[in-house]
Amino acid sequence: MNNLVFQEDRPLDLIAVGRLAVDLNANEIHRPMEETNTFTKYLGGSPANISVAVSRLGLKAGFIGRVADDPLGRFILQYLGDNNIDASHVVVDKSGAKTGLAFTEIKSPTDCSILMYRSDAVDLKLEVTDVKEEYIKRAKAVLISGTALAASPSREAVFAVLELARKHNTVVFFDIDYRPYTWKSVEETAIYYSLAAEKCDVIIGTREEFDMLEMFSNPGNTNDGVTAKKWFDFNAKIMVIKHGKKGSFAYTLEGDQYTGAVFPVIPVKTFGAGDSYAGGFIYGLMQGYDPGKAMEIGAASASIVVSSHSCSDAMPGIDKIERFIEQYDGEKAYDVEQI
Ligand SMILES: Nc1ncnc2c1ncn2[C@@H]1O[C@H](COP(=O)(O)OP(=O)(O)O)[C@@H](O)[C@H]1O
Ligand SMILES: O=C(O)C[C@@H](O)[C@H](O)C(=O)COP(=O)(O)O
Repeated sequence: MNNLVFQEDRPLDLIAVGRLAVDLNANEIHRPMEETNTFTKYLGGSPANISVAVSRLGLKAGFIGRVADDPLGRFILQYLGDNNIDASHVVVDKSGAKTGLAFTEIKSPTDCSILMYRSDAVDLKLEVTDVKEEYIKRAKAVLISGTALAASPSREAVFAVLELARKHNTVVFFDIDYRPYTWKSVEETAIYYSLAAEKCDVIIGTREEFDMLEMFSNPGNTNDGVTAKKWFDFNAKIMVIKHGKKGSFAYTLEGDQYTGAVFPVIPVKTFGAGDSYAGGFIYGLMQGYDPGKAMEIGAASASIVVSSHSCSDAMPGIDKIERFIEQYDGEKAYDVEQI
């Protein structure tokens, strides 16, 4: 049981909003980018990855976003279709803007970095008029990702989603997804993130992300309970604060606290943990599980994804997650093909 109320008669479970992009993950791992010659192309973008995660778990997902009018845009649309994600509200942008690219460098299991190509990124061209009230009304929940707040017109489009979701009792999940290089300043980031967070039902972020978010309201605070209370005074019902490999903690409006399970592994790469965790956690809450059980699903999904080469394509179904939890045998490298 949890404290979220989903409108059960709606055909869509979750509409993700924002970035549809491409990840180019180094094939020759454990070396610097300078020595990497080939990359594999995957669907990328945090909300895109989360939409794949929930779809693989059996939820009906949709998307509000923009793709470029080029082969990468067509690749993204094809991938969404192949993964049973409704792309009827993904607009093909004609402005000449480009698909955002994330080149990933996998130097070692713990030393990974992302080189982003995001000038004139098409995802930030999302318009308020791309957000249709009828569509929001058809979903039990929406997921917004903070990066979409980085620039206009995408920023206003996100606020339109928030207004319509609140009007129609569509539950709002907010994954903070703070990517500093997308923003002009940390002050600007904190202000827009806070304005959005005030309208959300469930907020998921790392301790560092909440430190940024609260730079004006709670400067210097590092206490998760104090953070949770701040957003409960607005609209939050569940707050999740993640601490990387150390796990995560959930707080509810009613005063319950949950310590999330963590299944430490020796990863192939570090990225993808946040998106798979969010997908598994949202799925769990939408099954009606308590936050502790939902966090366990998210954590196991994260362990599988960091043990894989991709983010989106590696998102596991529930059977694989359950087998992983059952077979988990301590911190080591896992061959996810064998699970
Ligand atoms: N090396 C790891 N092994 C196992 N689980 C991990 C590992 N790194 C992260 N996770 C899981 O993924 C969750 C989210 O990771 P975190 O690093 O906090 O997110 P983000 O990618 O957004 O920074 C963690 O709470 C944990 O359950
Ligand atoms: O969000 C992006 O544009 C890049 C992602 O596709 C990338 O795979 C990534 O960074 C995943 O983020 P995480 O799950 O927070 O590690």
